[in-house]
Amino acid sequence: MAAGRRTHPPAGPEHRRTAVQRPQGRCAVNAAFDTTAPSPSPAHNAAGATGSVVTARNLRKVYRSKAALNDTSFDIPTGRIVGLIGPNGAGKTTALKAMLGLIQFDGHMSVLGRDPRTQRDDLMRDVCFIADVAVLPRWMKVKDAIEFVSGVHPRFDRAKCQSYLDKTQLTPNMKVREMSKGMIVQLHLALVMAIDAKLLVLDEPTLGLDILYRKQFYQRLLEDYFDEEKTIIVTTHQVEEIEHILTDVMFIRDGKIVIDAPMDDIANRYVEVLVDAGKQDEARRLRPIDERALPFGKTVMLFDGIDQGQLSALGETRTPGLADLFVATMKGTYA
Ligand SMILES: Nc1ncnc2c1ncn2[C@@H]1O[C@H](COP(=O)(O)OP(=O)(O)OP(=O)(O)O)[C@@H](O)[C@H]1O
Repeated sequence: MAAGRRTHPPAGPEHRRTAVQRPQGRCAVNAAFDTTAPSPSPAHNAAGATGSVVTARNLRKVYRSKAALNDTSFDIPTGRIVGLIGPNGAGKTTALKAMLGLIQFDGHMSVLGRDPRTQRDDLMRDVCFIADVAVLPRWMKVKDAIEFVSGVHPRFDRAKCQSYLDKTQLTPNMKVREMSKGMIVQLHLALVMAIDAKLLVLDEPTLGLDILYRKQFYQRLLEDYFDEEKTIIVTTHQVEEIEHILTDVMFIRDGKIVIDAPMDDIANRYVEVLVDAGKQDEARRLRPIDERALPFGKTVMLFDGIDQGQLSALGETRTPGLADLFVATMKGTYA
């Protein structure tokens, strides 16, 4: 990474703070929330089970001998945009499938007050899900798809869907078989984002889309879709593209949540230092969680929970991007 790249990052702390201003408020407790959930352990997200859209305790899912979810616990409060981020095979999709009642698993799970294993049909009235693979019949025209969703979903807003489609090259008579891969995803996203759901679950929603549309998608998600009563859970490998819209981040590794924190806490807790030449040994004594060399004898070190004043004496400090934090946290994953 170039030395100066993060000095004025596109998704740096200032930008991030501006971007997350809207979602800061939290909803009042929904009467439907599950009051039987076990109380959260102190290690969990500060919001606890009260006001949580999702409460997960000791989730375990084993595929043959592989634990895709390994005693995983977390809370997702209302009115947040949560990034569930992890390397390939970490358990992201499995966690989402558990929330959506698409798989059986052990442990406690409450989503909008329902157990997804036994109350899936009821739950799906308030949840919208975009899978990583958009499957639409090849013969279907754009207008047929709109007609179909309008007929089956009472919370579908046709005008909103059209406004999303107006930003694409899709026309009413275009058939799915005539569309590029990215255009199919665009259609799928327009249909799903026009449904007024309390919880939107996005599993790699922009896979196959070009960067222009990806940026536009996340911006529209924030500006047009999101409000304080909605909650969005998103997985993606393109961390840099979503970090500015996230209010919270969860890193998952080997089926366990290893970081679960609001973005502001991340900015306060983790500090990257461009360590001055000659101060490396002093810096290493503060036990950085990651270190990488740069040209001209400089070194970047990443610290967790060390006093800012102490770090400033070692060199220029900055908030790490989520991607750098991710790489540092996940080191050794593929070893
Ligand atoms: N149906 C299945 N049968 C067997 N193993 C599975 C199945 N689904 C997932 N797994 C395994 O569970 C683990 C977690 O998979 P999961 O799809 O949840 O990961 P992920 O974090 O979503 O990965 P990616 O980023 O690659 O999509 C992996 O080791 C995977 O091989």
